[in-house]
Amino acid sequence: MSDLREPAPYDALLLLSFGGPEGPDDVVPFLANVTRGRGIPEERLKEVGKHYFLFGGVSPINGQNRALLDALRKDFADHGLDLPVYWGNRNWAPYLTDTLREMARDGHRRIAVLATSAYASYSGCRQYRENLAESLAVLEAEGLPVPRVDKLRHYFNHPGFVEPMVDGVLASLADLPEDVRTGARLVFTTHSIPTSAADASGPPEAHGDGGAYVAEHLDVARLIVEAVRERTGVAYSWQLVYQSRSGAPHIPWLEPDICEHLELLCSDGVPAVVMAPIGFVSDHMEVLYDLDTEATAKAAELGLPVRRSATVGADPRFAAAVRDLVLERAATERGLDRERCALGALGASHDLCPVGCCPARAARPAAAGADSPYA
Ligand SMILES: CC1=C(CCC(=O)O)c2cc3nc(cc4[nH]c(cc5[nH]c(cc1n2)c(C)c5CCC(=O)O)c(CCC(=O)O)c4C)C(CCC(=O)O)=C3C
Ligand SMILES: [Fe+2]
Repeated sequence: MSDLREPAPYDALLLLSFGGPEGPDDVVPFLANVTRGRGIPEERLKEVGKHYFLFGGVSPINGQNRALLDALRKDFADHGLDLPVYWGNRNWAPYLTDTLREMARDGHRRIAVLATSAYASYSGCRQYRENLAESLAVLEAEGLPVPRVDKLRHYFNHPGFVEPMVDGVLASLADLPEDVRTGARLVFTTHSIPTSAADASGPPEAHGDGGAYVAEHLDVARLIVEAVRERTGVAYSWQLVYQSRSGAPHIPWLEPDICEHLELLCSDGVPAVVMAPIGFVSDHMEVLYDLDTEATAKAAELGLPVRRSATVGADPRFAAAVRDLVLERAATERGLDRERCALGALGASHDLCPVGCCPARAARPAAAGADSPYA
């Protein structure tokens, strides 16, 4: 009898994240890691470095991942799920390769991977799969056993991801002065990416303009707006806008930018705005700088009341969602039929990225997909 609470075949969970600097001396080497081989203009790097120096050279992301690790371990222990949890990053210590080496040495052979990005896109999905392939190649070259890694599906529409954000938007609305509250605009934000990357995101030919990346964000925005309507009785007007654009100015990226959009809303007479950063799993530097610093200053200049709603972070409902995703995938791998929790119009995302999903500009090996060179 196969128990749906069993993690088998998985023997460990890996939290896979971006990484960030932990002090002023880390900032430049961190940015060099992030932009290795990608031709980000030096001007942009200097500017991004300044954002980190404003906060003492410390990105909030590592602390948030430590809090998420604690929340996951607590949730697993409270629910009798015996599955060790490890953490590795793309761009800073603890580095992914070091973590996978440690996991292999600890005897783990079948690893479930949770990336701290909820949506499809090259940066949020395939690039993590490329990082996994690079690290597995190092283990192979060192003569270590190469574990099998399975990346858990995109969780943008999992209730444990959406519901904490609904609460966040409700709290921000409640925090606005009463006279502007019901007229407020809900402005959902996510990381801008090149329009070419957005259009190609997700399985080939599955979506129109903007690809899976935009479609998934729109689905989450609609879910939040609908939940807010149920709870407040107000059908708020809303938009999806973008932030944190980089890259050369002549290359089109997703628009409008949040700051330009605030100007437009102000000139349209919108009395207040809630900015909801649904593209981010926790309060990354993009949230602290681009929204809480830059966009908030822009709103103050315009005399427009704004609030920024909470990201999911280490919310216990998100930790429970991760447990659900692990057990769902474990059951699937054991050949069992199991409910796949998902809200909205798009349904649960695929387990295994098909060939050509979220393509890179230059093809590189990627693990945990149909085109993986590893089992
Ligand atoms: C879609 C997306 C996510 C969300 C999905 C996910 O979470 O993975 C994300 C997350 C993050 N991006 C981050 C930081 C940076 N991203 C950069 C550059 C870029 N991001 C891009 C996209 C995304 N990025 C793109 C298309 C570029 C340009 C090309 C490239 O370089 O790929 C650069 C270089 C300088 C610059 O151009 O701004 C930095 C420093 C941090 C850490 C923040 C912290 O420290 O708290 C996090 C969580
Ligand atoms: Fe980024």
